[in-house]
Amino acid sequence: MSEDDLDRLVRVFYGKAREDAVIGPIFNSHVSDWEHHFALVRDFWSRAMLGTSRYKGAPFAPHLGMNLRPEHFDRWVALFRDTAQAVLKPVAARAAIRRVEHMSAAFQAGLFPLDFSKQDPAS
Ligand code: HEM
Repeated sequence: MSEDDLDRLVRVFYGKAREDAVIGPIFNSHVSDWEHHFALVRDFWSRAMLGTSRYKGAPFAPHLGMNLRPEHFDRWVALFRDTAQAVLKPVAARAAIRRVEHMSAAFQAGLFPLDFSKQDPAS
């Protein structure tokens, strides 16, 4: 996997995400400088997949205050999965998808407290 692969991954992914009926409006209301966003997220992926250190941020906090719901994550992950499979070689696609699935679960655990009223009562 190269930096060029990651650039393509990010551009194709956000090309779809911006037009998407479920998550597009959220991106379009929060991101105005798309080239800046592409560079930031490409650097995030480069740190995650290639071990570089240009990305110095922490990705969770920027997602607070967007009123995200579980269905936004489902859609985000589905679009990412399609994009990774189309753009990356199979081994790299699987690695990127596993990371996204893990981050999606971790973000959702942080954003959506478990509702114990919906659990079976302890016996
Ligand atoms: C597991 C899933 C996700 C990953 C891996 C991810 C990754 C990222 C990263 C790395 C950034 C840059 C953070 C920074 O500023 O340092 C970011 C920003 C952003 N993400 Fe996500 N994201 C995920 C889910 C979502 C979802 C579900 C939405 C909404 C539909 C979303 C909307 C945004 C927006 C709007 C920004 C820009 C925030 C801003 O600059 O104001 N993300 N994301």
